Amino acid sequence: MASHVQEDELTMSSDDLLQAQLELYHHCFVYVKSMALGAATDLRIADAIHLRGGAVTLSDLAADTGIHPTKLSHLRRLMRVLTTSGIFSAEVKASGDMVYKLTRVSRLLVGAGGESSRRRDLSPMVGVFVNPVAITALFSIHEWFTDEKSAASPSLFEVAHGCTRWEMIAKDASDDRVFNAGMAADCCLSMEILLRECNGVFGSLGSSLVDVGGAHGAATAVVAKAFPHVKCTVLDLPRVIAGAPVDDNLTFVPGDMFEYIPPADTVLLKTKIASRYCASARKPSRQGTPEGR
Ligand SMILES: C[S@@+](CC[C@H](N)C(=O)[O-])C[C@H]1O[C@@H](n2cnc3c(N)ncnc32)[C@H](O)[C@@H]1O
Repeated sequence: MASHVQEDELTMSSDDLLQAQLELYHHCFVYVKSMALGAATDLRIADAIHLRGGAVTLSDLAADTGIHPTKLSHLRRLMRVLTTSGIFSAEVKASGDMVYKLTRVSRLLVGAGGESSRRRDLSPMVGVFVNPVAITALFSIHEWFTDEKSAASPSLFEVAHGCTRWEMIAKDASDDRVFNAGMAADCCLSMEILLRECNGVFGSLGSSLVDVGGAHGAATAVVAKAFPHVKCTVLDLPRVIAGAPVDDNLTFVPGDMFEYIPPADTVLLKTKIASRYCASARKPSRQGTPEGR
């Protein structure tokens, strides 16, 4: 078997070898795309394009995003990565100037302007995904698979950081802010689609709903607005509830879902059934929730 592999390698043409090398390096540099996306989000490039009526030249973009004039050629390179990735599009005008425009992806990064674009702004979620804390955990994949000490660790995150994602958030106020803002942004968009496409499901909510692990209540607020007759409650850890905004339509309950779930006709569990929970989930010791939904 080994000798066959060696023979195959020897018979590869120079073109094949160079192509293979190129592909390998492409794979190595895939992260540049997400880093460029993170930079575009931090620089609010989508807002700059939107506020200029949907098309912007490189120099206008530099001016609007506060980029130093000496970095103009680097901004051009950043935009090249982002346009080849489909985040933005580029067009050459009759004057010869290049203008950059939004695509359907970058429309989800617009936070400036009216209420509807703000509701669909997923920039905070980019901050959750393209985040040193999340990315550094991936450097521990090998250790997680092979290291004896990691055998008992349910998550890669714990191997990398020595604590769970939630413990990390609890320790670090700025990580907490980034995470909750991301969750709220994701909720606004996904709940809009859910209400539009699955209205029938929401029609049978009953008269009360509890959003278990509902963070600051972004998803629940959408339900409460669409179905004002439903009494909506958000359960989350005390530390999270302490930072929740005041909302007259919602009742916030601090607590641990493994201990107690407030009674309600419907239980909403959104974005939290990770393997860790499945492994450790147990019946709440005080279950207030009636059977059903
Ligand atoms: C991935 S976030 C999802 C937030 C929200 N449901 C959403 O879809 O955007 C998971 C939430 O579960 C909460 N959580 C984690 N452990 C919990 C527990 N034991 N009891 C209640 N909430 C918990 C976290 O604080 C966090 O707000």
